[in-house]
Amino acid sequence: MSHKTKTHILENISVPSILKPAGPAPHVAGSKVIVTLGPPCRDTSTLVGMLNAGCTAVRVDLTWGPVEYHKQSLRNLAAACKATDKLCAVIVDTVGRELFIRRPITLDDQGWPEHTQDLPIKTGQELIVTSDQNVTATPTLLPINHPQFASHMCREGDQLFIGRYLTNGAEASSLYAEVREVRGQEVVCVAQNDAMLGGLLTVIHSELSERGMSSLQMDLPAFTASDAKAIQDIAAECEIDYVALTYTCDDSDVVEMRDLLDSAGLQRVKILAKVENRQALANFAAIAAAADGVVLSRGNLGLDVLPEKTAIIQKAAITACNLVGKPAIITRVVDTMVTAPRCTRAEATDVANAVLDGVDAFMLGAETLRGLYPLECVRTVLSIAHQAELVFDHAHHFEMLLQAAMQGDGLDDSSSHGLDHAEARSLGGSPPGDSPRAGRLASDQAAPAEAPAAPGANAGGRGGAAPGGTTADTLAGAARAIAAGIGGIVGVTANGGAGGRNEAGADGGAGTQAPRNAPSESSGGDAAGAAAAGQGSAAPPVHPGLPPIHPARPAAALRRALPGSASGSPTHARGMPAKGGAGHFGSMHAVSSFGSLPRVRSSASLTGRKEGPSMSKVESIASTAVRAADKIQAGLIVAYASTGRTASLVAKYRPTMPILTLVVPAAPTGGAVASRDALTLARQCLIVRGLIPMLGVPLAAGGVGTESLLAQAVAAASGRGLIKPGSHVVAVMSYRGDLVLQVVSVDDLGQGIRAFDRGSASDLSKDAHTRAQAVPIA
Ligand SMILES: Nc1ncnc2c1ncn2[C@@H]1O[C@H](COP(=O)(O)OP(=O)(O)O)[C@@H](O)[C@H]1O
Ligand SMILES: C=C(OP(=O)(O)O)C(=O)O
Repeated sequence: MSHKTKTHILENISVPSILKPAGPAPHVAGSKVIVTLGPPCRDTSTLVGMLNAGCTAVRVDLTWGPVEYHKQSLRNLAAACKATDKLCAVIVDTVGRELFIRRPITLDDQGWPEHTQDLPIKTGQELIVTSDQNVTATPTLLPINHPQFASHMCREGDQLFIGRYLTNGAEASSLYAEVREVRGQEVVCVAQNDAMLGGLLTVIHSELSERGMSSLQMDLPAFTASDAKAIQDIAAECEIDYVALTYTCDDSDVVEMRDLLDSAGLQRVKILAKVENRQALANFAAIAAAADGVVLSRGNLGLDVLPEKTAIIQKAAITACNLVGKPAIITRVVDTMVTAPRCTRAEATDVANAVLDGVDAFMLGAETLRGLYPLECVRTVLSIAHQAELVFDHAHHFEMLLQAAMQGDGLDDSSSHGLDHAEARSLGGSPPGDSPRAGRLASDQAAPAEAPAAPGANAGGRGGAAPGGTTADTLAGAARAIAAGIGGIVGVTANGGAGGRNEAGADGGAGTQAPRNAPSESSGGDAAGAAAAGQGSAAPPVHPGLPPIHPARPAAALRRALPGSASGSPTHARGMPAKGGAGHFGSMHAVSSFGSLPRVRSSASLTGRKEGPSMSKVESIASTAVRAADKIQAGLIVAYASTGRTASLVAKYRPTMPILTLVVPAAPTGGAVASRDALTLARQCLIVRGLIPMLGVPLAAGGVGTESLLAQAVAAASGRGLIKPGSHVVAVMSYRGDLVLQVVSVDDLGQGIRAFDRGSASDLSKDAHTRAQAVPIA
């Protein structure tokens, strides 16, 4: 069967009706805005302004700035949250596989690193990018942070992009250069345009011309030792809710980060995979299944794919995330507002279109990291998003996703393995071809010391037998759609109809657990120390966020690159998932994240025939809640939460009304740990479209609740203007161990609830097994 792929916009909009003045934007219920903290916005009073304007999450980016600077930003944020009585999610973004030019820096009085010197470049001039870590940058000699850049990555004919970090690619500060020759440590390039290179210079070896799919950059460790240390340093003092994993290439990267977080006692921290090149698109299904959400890094991605493909990729990727109910975030929405108080028409349209595509959140980068109008950016994006939400075709979205979930999108096995060469080419240029250099790197690097992986550690993550694969299969279809440059849903179902394996997912928890392995690089030293160590005593000071990339790679990356290894020949390394091997999507995270509820099956499956419609029970209840809320025109859905999975699945169906996510710690006795976990989950909701968190705090020992938790929550929501007296509420909660829906109405005073349907609806929540008190936040 096939799904419609039309834009999610109501059909009956009349042009004049658009002129009606818009009401105020609801600041927290709809699409979310995440800001990157930097000098223009990290002081407490600006943060207060941004929280009041509706920003619900911040990112600190380890790519730039010392850890202490970021900690101070987060301390300021904590003060701003306290002052506004709001919650704000915190995302820490890794350096990972980024390539940089190493240049001298100075620190301003706040400790923020700056480059004082700009480098003028003229079209046609020769310049050298060198792997030598001990030279000082000049306009003709640019030292790169990767010691093997010349020896292993570059060759004649390659294209390099050198531009300011978070550049939009069209600025005067961006340089395209063609590689003419590689001489020892030196890559000799010719400038293709005039540029004034300034700020932190990132290098993108985008290889639009060739081999982009097998870039050895992606065989570097998924995160650096400095990343690992910085995350732990920050977490020791500040709350971290998400780690954003730069240049995620496949699901094993997510597993490696998961292992690090778990072993550091940060089990509750979730992972956002940053999708920033074609390899990530090739592995999109597995990545989105393994991660807790996806950031489509449109700046970097835009340098690695053809411009004519970008909109299509965005639609397919967002749809793929929507299908599995995981947050989709996009970057680079109002670049112009770095220097102007208004966005362009194109940017305004882009934001609105992303909402219509189904995005959850917008991540502001340069706009707030160094922009002049951080507050205006937040307001602008939220206002545009709000207008688009008003015309979003919820019913179409609902039906489309319900159909997909019901079908289980039975994909044939061949669809589960990402792109083939032809598909990858269609995104970025000419054939990736085999990569002889992959073999070279592997043999060169077999010797260096590497942290021994625990037995089976990575094999478990990549190949652990998942008992089926609804999540991954669905995503795989969308990944194919990305490859084919069509809407995700079409891709999913075009391959469907064949049934496929519909059983797993919700039966999860049974996936093979990969043993926890140590962080890939065990030695520490902070970023500054690592940078200094890399350049020797004579070297100029380099900013602390730029450690040299360690040449040794973890065993997993090495194995991937070894010819004939189980996880892929050099051609497959990173970029090309091998055909065959049904366990490819068997990441434990993919499976367990679907919970352990039994699935609702069609009679066809029960009679042993090939699987027919099939949906997990939790998803069945979540979608029913949305349908019921729509039917009775409820003003609010309440989703009780301990892991947030149910609430995410409700959000997946994009109801018109907000979803009050009532976080009730699973531990019946409560306590500090349970409360802290509850707060973390509450903040984590703040990147998901439609979710508004509220805390269900367990009553102190001996305390007796006189009102049901639901009544308290509804009263609090009413007090905050989220719902009006007399309107209806659909709640998803547990009742005697089962997941149920309850429909109630707000009482006439807005101070509690009454039965929705006289006589039949009892207040189930009175029998709740947890006694708690609803505490509104934000
Ligand atoms: N009727 C209720 N009254 C009080 N607490 C409830 C009620 N229903 C569910 N809860 C609590 O809310 C939380 C919901 O968790 P769960 O249903 O597992 O959602 P999730 O999908 O977030 O894991 C649990 O801590 C549960 O004990
Ligand atoms: C690299 C990033 O994004 P983009 O690729 O959109 O610049 C980022 O925001 O960290």
